[in-house]
Amino acid sequence: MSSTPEVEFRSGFACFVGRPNAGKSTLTNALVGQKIVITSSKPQTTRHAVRGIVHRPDAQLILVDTPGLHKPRTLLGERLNDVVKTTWAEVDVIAVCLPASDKIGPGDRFLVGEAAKVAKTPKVAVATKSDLVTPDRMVEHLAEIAALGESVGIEWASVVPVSAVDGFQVDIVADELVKLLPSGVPLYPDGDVTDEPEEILVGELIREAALEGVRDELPHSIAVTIDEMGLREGRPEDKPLLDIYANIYLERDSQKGIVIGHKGARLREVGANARRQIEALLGTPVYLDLHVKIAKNWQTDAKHLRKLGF
Ligand SMILES: Nc1nc2c(ncn2[C@@H]2O[C@H](COP(=O)(O)OP(=O)(O)OP(=O)(O)O)[C@@H](O)[C@H]2O)c(=O)[nH]1
Repeated sequence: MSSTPEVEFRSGFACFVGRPNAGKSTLTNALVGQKIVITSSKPQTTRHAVRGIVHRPDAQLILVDTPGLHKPRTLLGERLNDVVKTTWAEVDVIAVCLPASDKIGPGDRFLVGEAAKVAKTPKVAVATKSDLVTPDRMVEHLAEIAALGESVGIEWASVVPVSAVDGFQVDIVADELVKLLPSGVPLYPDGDVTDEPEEILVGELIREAALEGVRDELPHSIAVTIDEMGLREGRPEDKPLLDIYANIYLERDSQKGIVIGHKGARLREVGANARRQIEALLGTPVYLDLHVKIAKNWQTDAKHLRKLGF
């Protein structure tokens, strides 16, 4: 018999966990090869469990991007933590992201301790942002990761240094995760990169644009809703235009000025940036209508949270 042995196809779910800013969203995008999750230098940017889908000849790897787990201080914080825990219990492998550029701290220890409680799920440690450190620092970081695992009773299935920014070892991360998936058939059609509805992605791109350049507590106060989204009627087929009506919600009147800017200059810039990103994502020219509204203290108000989709 000279036939080559069939490679077993694997499919399943993995999630990245890590403290805010650990590089989870950037790594998700790098693995999927397309921007599907917004990233920013503000901690706690990610609020939805977005799935990215990695298609390979031997596997389909579905990535679930979760918010950073942290000690909750608001109702929003509690909801976010619930999302994280539910996700952990459902996936085939948990990948813990620990940025090499930072010392392992109490935040990481808390998180890894929580992950250890999901005992049955295999865990991979990913040493993110390798481009920011020297090889010596990376060696030290890897030793810290090993010690961290031991201290909470996690046996890492593997430990992989990666840089999502320059692409270093991104495919190795995929290999290590794929190894831990069950054998199975593809779960999504070829070519799909996410199952997140377009409206959610569009809302996230607007939120990302609005986050650009704002500081302090304001980032956490920004939420975006899409009121209406649809192709404008009566346009020639080769010149479609997608109308999008969206609201940016803030918690306080005093925040309005920051987001809108002098004579609306900043809001126009936010709109222009978001529109460019949306057009790149959807491949259609976009008319974007943006309004800024106040939902008083929405992070701690159950009714507002529901309305804003949490
Ligand atoms: N130099 C470098 N920077 C990175 C890398 N990965 C992520 N970053 C930066 O780190 C910041 C946070 O990255 P994110 O991917 O948004 O982090 P996250 O873990 O998803 O953050 P949350 O959404 O807050 O949980 C951004 O400014 C990224 O550009 C990397 O490999 N190298």
